Amino acid sequence: MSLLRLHQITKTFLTYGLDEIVPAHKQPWYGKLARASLFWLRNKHKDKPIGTRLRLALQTLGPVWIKFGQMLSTRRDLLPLEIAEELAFLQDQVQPFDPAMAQKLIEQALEIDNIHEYFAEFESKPLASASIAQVHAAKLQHKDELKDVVIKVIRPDIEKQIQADLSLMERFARIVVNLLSEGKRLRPVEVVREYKKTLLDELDLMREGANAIQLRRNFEDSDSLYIPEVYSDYSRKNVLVMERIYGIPVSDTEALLAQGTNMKLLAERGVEVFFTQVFRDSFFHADMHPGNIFVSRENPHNPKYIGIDCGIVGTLNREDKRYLAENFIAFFNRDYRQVAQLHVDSGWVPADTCVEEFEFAIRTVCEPIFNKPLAEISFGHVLVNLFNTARRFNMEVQPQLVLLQKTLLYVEGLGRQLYPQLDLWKTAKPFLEHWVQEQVGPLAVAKKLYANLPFWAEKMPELPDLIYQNLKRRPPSAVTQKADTATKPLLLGLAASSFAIISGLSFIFDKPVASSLLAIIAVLVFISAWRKTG
Ligand SMILES: Nc1ncnc2c1ncn2[C@@H]1O[C@H](COP(=O)(O)OP(=O)(O)OP(=O)(O)O)[C@@H](O)[C@H]1O
Repeated sequence: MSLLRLHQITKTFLTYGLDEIVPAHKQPWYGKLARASLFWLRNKHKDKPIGTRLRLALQTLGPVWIKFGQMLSTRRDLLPLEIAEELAFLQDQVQPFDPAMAQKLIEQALEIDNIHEYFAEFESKPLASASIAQVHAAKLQHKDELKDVVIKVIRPDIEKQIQADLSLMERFARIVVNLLSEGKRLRPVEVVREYKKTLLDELDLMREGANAIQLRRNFEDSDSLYIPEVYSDYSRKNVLVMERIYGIPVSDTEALLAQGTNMKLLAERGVEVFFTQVFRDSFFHADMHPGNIFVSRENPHNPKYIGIDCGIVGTLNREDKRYLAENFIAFFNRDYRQVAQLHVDSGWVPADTCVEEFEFAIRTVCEPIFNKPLAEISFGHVLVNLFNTARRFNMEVQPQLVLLQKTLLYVEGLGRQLYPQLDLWKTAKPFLEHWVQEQVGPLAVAKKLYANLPFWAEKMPELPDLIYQNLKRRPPSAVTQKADTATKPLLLGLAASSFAIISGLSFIFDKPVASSLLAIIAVLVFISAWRKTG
């Protein structure tokens, strides 16, 4: 750990008076003593509100802290609203690094002597320069074609700096746990760990490339989203080469209007794309800030998004999706009892939770939201409120759900900026209802059974043997014999029915061999069950 960096950070925190976040009467004696011993580092910004001071301090400390502040700005469940809003203004304006260095890094990564071995042209002036990477335009000679591409290069030595700052940040987080009475609820160590993981993932461009390839495949035939092609052969951990896109930045409303974009459709498609990613693919782009979203210049009446920067993605399992869909539906039906019951039934909150109390708590935070017209309700805020309430009842909210809630806030913000009358609920409801229907309907049962077919196909040859062995086993005692006489035929009957159903399904799904085998087994087991009853 660099002592110099520790000094810089402490100095910045104290000269912006961030120690005042903890009221004096809540500070332990050793905290006060430590502060007093650094008496020459005075708060030089007394006139500014605490949110502004926090923003300025993070800005002074550089990219790792700026990105951390940006992440915190979306955690309205953790921070007071005024601080979260102030942090949303954080901008990472960083100087570009030397293009000659960028070129050298690319050559080293691709193990070539000269960049022109692969790239017919390389623009030295960067297209963009962010805290972690720099982007250059180029022309790639690929399969006898000249392709317009961009090359993203990770800044030199950034990993070391990031690791050093992150380890200091972790130390500060541990201090906050002990120092603040609120320390435990805010879970700073977990928040920093989650941030660390996200940031370190962003340093691996192979991951970003793989995510982009997956998203592109998921939306291959879509009218709503386009993901540029990644050229994996020319990409490495610190270099990513992808198709250059020429869309309109989604924040440029003027340009979108000027080309006659159907703004209503565009806004609705944002919501549609998001819910498709979540409920159909369980794989969503989780860094949907406006800088990463463009709109195609083609077909403005049938507008298509272009998404870049797939460094952060979220995935959800079936339980997470069920949690979301059923809670949203119950919430929008104002059925708080159902919301509470769902949490208990699924084990998200402990089984001994008082459902009435939980329902009451949910009603208290959620009912005021319905003072607005349905069209103005924010899904993201509904989730924030739900998570906050559930946490009070000992539910551990999973990081992937928090990531989703943050993305939802972005998606809503974007949709309403494009088309203020956007009715989110109307757009999203069919997705949620359709998904829930699919999970419980007969087709869902058929699909699950179908998914288990390979397992049964593997075990089937052993089954007659197993049944035979089991029936033949040890001479039963008088008591068990009585029980066996009653239960064995029943169990065998059940097993036979299952085989018959799976056999039918195999036939429907065009697996005639498996179907015939299963049918034979079903008949054999039925005969065995029938003989037992005799
Ligand atoms: N495929 C592309 N075609 C055209 N321009 C691109 C492309 N990819 C990136 N850019 C430009 O480079 C900028 C930065 O790219 P990207 O967001 O991937 O980098 P980043 O380092 O992750 O930035 P940030 O941290 O701000 O998200 C984009 O805002 C865009 O202007």
